[in-house]
Amino acid sequence: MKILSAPQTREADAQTISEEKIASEELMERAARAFVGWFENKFTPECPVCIFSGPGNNGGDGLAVARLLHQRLFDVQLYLVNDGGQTSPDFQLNLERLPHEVPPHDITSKDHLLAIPDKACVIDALFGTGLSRPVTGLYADVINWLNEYSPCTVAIDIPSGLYTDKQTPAEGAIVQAHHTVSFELPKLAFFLPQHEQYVGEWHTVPIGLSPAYLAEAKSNFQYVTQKEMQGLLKPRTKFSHKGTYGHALLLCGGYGKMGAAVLAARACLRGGVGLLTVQTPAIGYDVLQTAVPEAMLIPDNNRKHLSRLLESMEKYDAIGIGPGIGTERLTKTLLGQLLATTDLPLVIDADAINLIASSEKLKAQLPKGKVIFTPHPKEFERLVCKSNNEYERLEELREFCRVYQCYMVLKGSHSAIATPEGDIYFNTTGNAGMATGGTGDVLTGILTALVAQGYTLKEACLLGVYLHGLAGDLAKGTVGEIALIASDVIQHLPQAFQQLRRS
Ligand SMILES: NC(=O)C1=CN([C@@H]2O[C@H](COP(=O)(O)OP(=O)(O)OC[C@H]3O[C@@H](n4cnc5c(N)ncnc54)[C@H](OP(=O)(O)O)[C@@H]3O)[C@@H](O)[C@H]2O)[C@H](O)CC1
Ligand SMILES: [K+]
Repeated sequence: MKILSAPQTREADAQTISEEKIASEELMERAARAFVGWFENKFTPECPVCIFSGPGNNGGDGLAVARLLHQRLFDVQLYLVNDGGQTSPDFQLNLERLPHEVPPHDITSKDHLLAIPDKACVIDALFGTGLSRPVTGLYADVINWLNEYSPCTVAIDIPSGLYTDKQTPAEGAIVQAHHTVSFELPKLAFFLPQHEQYVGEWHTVPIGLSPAYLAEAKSNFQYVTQKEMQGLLKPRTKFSHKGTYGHALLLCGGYGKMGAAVLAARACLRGGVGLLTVQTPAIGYDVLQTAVPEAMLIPDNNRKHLSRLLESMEKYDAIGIGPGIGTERLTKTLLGQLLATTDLPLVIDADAINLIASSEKLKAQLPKGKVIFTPHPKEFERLVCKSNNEYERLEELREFCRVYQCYMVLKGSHSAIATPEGDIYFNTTGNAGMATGGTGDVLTGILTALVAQGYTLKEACLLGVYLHGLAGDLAKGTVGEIALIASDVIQHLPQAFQQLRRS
């Protein structure tokens, strides 16, 4: 699904209003109803509600929500924050529609702020996508006060003070919401880790924005949905055999890091590959043969490090390289030879990324259109560059993939998948329990398996990252977040495939 910019959101509103021949206030009413639907599922009328409305249409939403929640028997206190600026027409209209039992309290100075009840929920309707400058002055006072005293804050559409799609200047105050309920689509800002403290958990509620607009809008940013991923999953055919599902080669493992090879290999097999061969340093022979009997093993001449490229790679369909391999000179030479000679698709992870990061020569040898990189943020910094903020990092990510014509999975809570065409897709599965050693090796195994099975590199990235996160979510259901380990993710991969097939 596309992620729209702030101007595009306004265009989508306008097109919806004109196509449906409705008044803008009607769209606001729809938005308020959708918000209240979500709110009622989460909170009961025993919970006092304090709504803080700003001067624009986000504030107007707040007024409509105040009326609707009052009708549903919530005890609503409404505060209108205004430093003397103009209010929008739909704000005015909803102000007039307020029942007299919900009298608005004006806040024109921070001295007007009243204590918030202990068990209350604060609804933040100060600013939405119309934010045009950093929040300072009275509005900042209110936001800072809410951040200090609100027991629970739910932001309408976006936390007030946060820009939708660009860096918010440091001087601007931003609401720290526990939940953000966004209309129709999530905002780009929600996918960036730097905004976690503001956005909290985000949710979307449909408000019937123009399907034609959404279909035609151009956006380099998308987020991955279950339905889209389900469409990518290829069924198995009755007369297929193991040759149908590809032969993957994993180059991984090293002295003290054979676990990485085991995890990648197991995940590759669970990722559905027909055949798997693993090349590890000789020291890994017994480990791999015992821990992963389904895999074939080619021991390297070198005991501790990968050093020798296989003479023939013809029988393989995809190669995964990196987990546990270290950064020895011999291994770097092997990697250089591999990049220079192979025309197979490559999944490049961990120390293989570090080796390429350390050598312009290796970077120059990257085959075009054949590589998936899977860095975590530190590896990204080494391979690409340091960035001042996460918007800049997204731009660096796009540029690198464009220049090297490669794919990249930048791992994080919403992993970002970049394509050579300059598109970025955010994943929507996974949880904090997966921030543990070895989950990256598991991803390398899954991606290699999918590429070997004939998925395009883009499909493999999208589907693989989604399934990896889904398996992590299913694992969380059994073992919780804290105790979750990488093997749990592999163990839940079969269920993840099944759930996606069924859904
Ligand atoms: N489809 C939808 O998503 C729908 C969204 N709706 C809601 O509408 C808002 C967007 O409303 P808009 O009126 O465009 O903008 P805001 O409410 O965010 O704020 C605009 C007013 O605030 C002033 N402003 C902006 N920045 C600041 C600031 N830093 N300090 C003080 N004042 C500020 C701005 O003044 P200007 O001088 O810039 O003109 C405006 O007065 C969207 O987020 C949804 O919540 C609709 O309900 C319909 C469906
Ligand atoms: K808001």
